[in-house]
Amino acid sequence: MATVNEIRQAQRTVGPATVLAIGTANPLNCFDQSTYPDYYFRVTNSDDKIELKQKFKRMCDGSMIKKRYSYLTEEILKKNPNFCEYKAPSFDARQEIAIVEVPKLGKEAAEKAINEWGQSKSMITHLVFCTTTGVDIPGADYQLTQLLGLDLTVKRFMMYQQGCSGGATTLRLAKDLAENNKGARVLVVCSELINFLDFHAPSETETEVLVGQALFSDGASAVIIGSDPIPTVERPLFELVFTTQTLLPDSEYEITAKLGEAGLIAKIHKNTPMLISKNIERILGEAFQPLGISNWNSIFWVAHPGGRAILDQIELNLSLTPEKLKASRNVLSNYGNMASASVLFVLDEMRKISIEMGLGTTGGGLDWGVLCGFGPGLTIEAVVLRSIPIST
Ligand SMILES: CC(=O)CC(=O)SCCNC(=O)CCNC(=O)[C@H](O)C(C)(C)COP(=O)(O)OP(=O)(O)OC[C@H]1O[C@@H](n2cnc3c(N)ncnc32)[C@H](O)[C@@H]1OP(=O)(O)O
Repeated sequence: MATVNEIRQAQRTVGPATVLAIGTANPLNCFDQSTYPDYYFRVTNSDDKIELKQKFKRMCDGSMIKKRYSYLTEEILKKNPNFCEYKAPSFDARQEIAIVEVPKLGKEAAEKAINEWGQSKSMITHLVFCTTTGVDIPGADYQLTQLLGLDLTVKRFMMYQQGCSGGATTLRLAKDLAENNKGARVLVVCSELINFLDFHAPSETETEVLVGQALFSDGASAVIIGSDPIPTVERPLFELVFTTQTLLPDSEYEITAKLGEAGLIAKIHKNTPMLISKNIERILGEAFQPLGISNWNSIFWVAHPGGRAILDQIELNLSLTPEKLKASRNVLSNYGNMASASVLFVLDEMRKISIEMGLGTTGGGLDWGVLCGFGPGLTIEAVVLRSIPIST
């Protein structure tokens, strides 16, 4: 008879969790950021708010975003005039769309990840689904299981309302699942229609609401996580070595997103970039201490592209060279802020840049890196990554 200790040992893997594949997806509707203020004020019948429009234009101009994606089209807005008011009742109509479209967009990203992985989806043992876009019972995890035709014994975890740090939280959970369940293959899906759910007319009194209108975008990302990859069959992209989550004190009102009759009302306060950048060095110091790393230019960076000011402040406070946040800035520029889905887009961008530039490892030629999530709380998530050599 096996001892409890032997059973425990048999459940654990030898190596760390690895990222085995990445997939991303966006709705078809794409907005040019330079013309968005004209579009946004026109469709919300707010062209008379001339000063507010100028302020919004300054936000969009300063965002360093070129384009963003949205499920919303003018046709949908015409059918749902309350979406174009500020705080008009619209929850039911938004919810009806979100419960169908969030899993659907997640499926698109998941299928791309599964294709890259190249294995049968019957090998998926766990599903982690993350969204800030709506709630439902049974949840988006259930819907995706049905849409993908996953095995009915797949072990599901539904993470609602985590905000932008959720992408990193899913990796923390998936690492524990993969390393403590030998043979586990975890499908992680972050699907966000945050531009859609948080779309409202501009408010002259609550200008923090404008930040989300200028930055948020719709998108989904998916990864497959597993330990001890099957040699020559599975091709890992990154190892997940260590994870940490920290709440910043006295910051609960910095990022809020209230879900109610009017949909999601996200408010982002001006101190957010300063608070994140002020605290990040301490968190990184603790995470990298066992590796003896304290030079933040010696690692590769996969940071949530929450907004240009967040990336600028981190770069400034840690004296990072400009290329360090290139992957984050590329994603911000080409997609905007897709909440929890964003950081996995950055991970994808990191390995793509590395391959395109022939940099030797998936981490831009470096061995060690960090993936950071920033979200309500304020919450900072950090995942210590190890890159994989790129074979030529
Ligand atoms: C949802 C989640 O869970 C997690 C998230 O990722 S939340 C998103 C986190 N993102 C942020 O915190 C955004 C950080 N901010 C930025 O990137 C930039 O400030 C920005 C793109 C919004 C604007 O760009 P900028 O070049 O810095 O312009 P800046 O001059 O500071 O701001 C333009 C105007 O917007 C106003 N503004 C900027 N941030 C504001 C805020 N949070 N609330 C209200 N107004 C704001 C400024 O006061 C300014 O107004 P005036 O021109 O009338 O004085």
